[in-house]
Amino acid sequence: MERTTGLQIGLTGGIASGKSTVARRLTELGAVLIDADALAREAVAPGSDGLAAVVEAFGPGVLGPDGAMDRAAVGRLVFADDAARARLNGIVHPRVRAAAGRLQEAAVERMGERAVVVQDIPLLVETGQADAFDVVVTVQAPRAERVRRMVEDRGMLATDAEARIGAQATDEERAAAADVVLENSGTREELLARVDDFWARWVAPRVQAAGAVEPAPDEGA
Ligand SMILES: CC(C)(COP(=O)(O)OP(=O)(O)OC[C@H]1O[C@@H](n2cnc3c(N)ncnc32)[C@H](O)[C@@H]1O)[C@@H](O)C(=O)NCCC(=O)NCCS
Ligand SMILES: Nc1ncnc2c1ncn2[C@@H]1O[C@H](COP(=O)(O)OP(=O)(O)OP(=O)(O)O)[C@@H](O)[C@H]1O
Repeated sequence: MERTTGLQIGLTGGIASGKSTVARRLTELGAVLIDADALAREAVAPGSDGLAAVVEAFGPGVLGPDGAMDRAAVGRLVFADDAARARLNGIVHPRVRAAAGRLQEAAVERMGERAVVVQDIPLLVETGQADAFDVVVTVQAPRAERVRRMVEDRGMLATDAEARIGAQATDEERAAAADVVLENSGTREELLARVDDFWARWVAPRVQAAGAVEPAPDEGA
């Protein structure tokens, strides 16, 4: 029998484009969410071998007084230095992928062929993972608006916001690798309506088809 995988959706987009907003709506519609940013934090949690590897690579200066990774300090370091960023990615990304794989399998074990699993991965395209998904969705918002959100809502310096954007693929590169582009240049409500439309066109038919092939409870009795 062919291995059950459910429907695997890869969700990406540049920093502050609206990915989490899309992801939240998809969970309201019934998807299970795997959040790569959250897994990246777990990968370097206090006491983890990931954090030990970061300290070995960058020295104890990347630890805060509480023994946790000083994320602001590491951010300043890696977004100003491509080689340092590649080293950090080399430590964190394999751990994130392994954890995401385990969560994906657990969701499918729980829910079977009808599982709809969304992986929110900011660097999905940069890390060449598009082929691992049944559907790849990218969210796009104007660059100036994304910088404004990072500066006004998150207190970042404009230069730091630009550095993060510069460390990522362009909208064009993401769109080329994606099956679906969700435009987020209008209101939040407009974005949510686009998510609902995506679900109706791409997801609901697959979920219904998966349900239809399941044997009825009394079949074979
Ligand atoms: C550099 C770190 C310490 C900065 O932490 P901070 O709390 O300031 O940011 P946070 O983790 O919340 O990330 C916010 C956003 O920054 C962008 N970003 C983070 N890391 C990277 C990276 N290596 N390359 C490009 N963009 C990145 C993503 O859009 C992400 O959504 C942290 O982002 C990190 O450990 N990055 C390496 C792992 C990684 O690639 N994570 C992102 C996808 S798994
Ligand atoms: N259409 C919109 N209008 C106004 N605000 C929006 C819109 N879309 C998203 N936002 C806001 O912009 C910010 C970034 O959105 P969100 O957190 O969904 O993006 P993200 O791509 O997940 O960000 P990150 O890459 O940093 O995790 C949030 O504060 C969100 O509420």
